[in-house]
Amino acid sequence: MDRLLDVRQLKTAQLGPLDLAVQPGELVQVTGASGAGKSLLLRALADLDPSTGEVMLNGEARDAMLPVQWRRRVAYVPAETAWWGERVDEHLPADFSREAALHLLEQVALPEASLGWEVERLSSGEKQRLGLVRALLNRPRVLLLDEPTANLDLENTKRIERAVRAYLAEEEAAALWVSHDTLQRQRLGGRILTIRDGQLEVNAWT
Ligand SMILES: Nc1ncnc2c1ncn2[C@@H]1O[C@H](COP(=O)(O)OP(=O)(O)OP(=O)(O)O)[C@@H](O)[C@H]1O
Repeated sequence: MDRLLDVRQLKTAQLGPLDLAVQPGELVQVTGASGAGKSLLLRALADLDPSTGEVMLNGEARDAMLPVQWRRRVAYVPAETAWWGERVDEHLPADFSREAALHLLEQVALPEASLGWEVERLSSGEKQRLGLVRALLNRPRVLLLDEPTANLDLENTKRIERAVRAYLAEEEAAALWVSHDTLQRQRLGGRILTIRDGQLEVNAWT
């Protein structure tokens, strides 16, 4: 069985140790009560918080890569994306393909002109949709999505679900997706990880 992401004995002060394997193209849901450790798991996988254990991407060890290289491949997308420059396009990867950007913008129902919008004017839902576009333009192998539709209406939520599914299929990438929404969980289906008190309690197919 192919493993895109292979995690053994991942441990931080509040999390684990836990083991996990994710296949290419797979969308794995992450659930658990508030404070269970879902964000901590995604942050540890993205190497945003220090952790011990072995994390491999396509057989390459995290420890053999610079954190910046790892984070481009294993990308954490928080619900509240951070923006620092003035215009949206200042936040996109330097070598981004305009064609790819337009394709993604269309999928999340934003106009081409949004690339030139001032960050200050963005609504929380626009930030969330543009945050996903920004992340996908880096072509990550693993997407770590922390409530990626928390600020969105149902129509736009479904657009994001379709855009992520299309990306995973096209790129044979994988996603871990944190959601509190029961209906969304039914729509997404697949494997569900349940975190409780920093431990992996359930790792099962729906
Ligand atoms: N840097 C830190 N130091 C100590 N404790 C922390 C730190 N960051 C988070 N925690 C605690 O670890 C626990 C898990 O936090 P985490 O953000 O992963 O929860 P979560 O499952 O994502 O919750 P929610 O669904 O509310 O977003 C919480 O009790 C939180 O207060």
